[in-house]
Amino acid sequence: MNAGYDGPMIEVRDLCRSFGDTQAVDHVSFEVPRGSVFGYIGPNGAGKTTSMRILATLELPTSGDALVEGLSSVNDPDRVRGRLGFMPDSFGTYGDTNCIEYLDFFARSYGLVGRDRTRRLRWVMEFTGLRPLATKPMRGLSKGMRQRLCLGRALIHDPAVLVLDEPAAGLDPRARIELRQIIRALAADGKTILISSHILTELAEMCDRIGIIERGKLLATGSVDDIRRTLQPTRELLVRVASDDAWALELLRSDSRATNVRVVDGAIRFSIAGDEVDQVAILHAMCDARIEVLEYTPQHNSLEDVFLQVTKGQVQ
Ligand SMILES: Nc1ncnc2c1ncn2[C@@H]1O[C@H](COP(=O)(O)OP(=O)(O)OP(=O)(O)O)[C@@H](O)[C@H]1O
Repeated sequence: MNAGYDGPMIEVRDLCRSFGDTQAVDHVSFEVPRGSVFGYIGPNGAGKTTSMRILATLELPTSGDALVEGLSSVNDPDRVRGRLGFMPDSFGTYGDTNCIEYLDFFARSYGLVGRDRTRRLRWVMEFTGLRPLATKPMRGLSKGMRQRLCLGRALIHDPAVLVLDEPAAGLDPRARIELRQIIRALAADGKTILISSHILTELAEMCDRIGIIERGKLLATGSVDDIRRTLQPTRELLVRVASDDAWALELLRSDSRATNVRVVDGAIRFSIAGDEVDQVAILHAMCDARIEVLEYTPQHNSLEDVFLQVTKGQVQ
């Protein structure tokens, strides 16, 4: 712990990195508070890996900085490494090495000795569910188990911050759910987590906030709901009534709060610019008029729609 530090655990400050003419990371800034999960979402080539590698001290920025617990990954890389665990999107396997040997190697590299090392190894094997596979050679591991081993490696020195580059890629649905549970358990334990994916739906449920990046630029940050609200300033509502909907249609069309009143697939749809108070007031008005309302539901953009609205599908 960085004594007395109470700022964000991850701070990316006006970060830029170019490779020749390619601006891989273009003035990106965001913060991640302690104990929270930030999802970094973007298509191929968006700049996720490059920014994560800079945070993990494996790459230098062209300008700007990336800080872990207030320490600069550019000026203070050794102290940053002690506080950060990095899970790359691909990692080398050492065919005959077994899981416990692999983790023990990294534990020693981080300077863990004696009982501390044994205790830590035991905890990581238990937490990642790798204990039954302790002596299995790495070449025999399934994709899901390899991902767990790689996460175990990132956790071995008990870092406060985890940077996970596409950990869910290639996992089956069960392994994805288990990964989500692992990530939430780590956050509940106070770890701060930056996790990337191409797919918003994959991360939405496990992240407190997300950032959408494309062509090196951060296009939107906030909770999924915040971003959805920004993109969809009017509310869309769906109404189903038990009897003839002519009366409901007439009532809604005469209500100045409701616009774009129409029938779609047998249900009435309309928009309101106001908030929940207007939404409730319109429902009251229908009930007062003795309209038998069977269903009254706000319609949200799907997460795919949100992602498509923010990004433009450009690659570099
Ligand atoms: N070492 C490098 N040399 C040249 N160009 C690079 C290098 N590393 C990354 N790039 C380029 O920088 C851009 C961003 O790449 P990056 O790997 O950070 O994106 P990403 O969002 O992680 O993509 P993916 O999801 O495909 O892994 C791409 O155009 C990539 O080709």
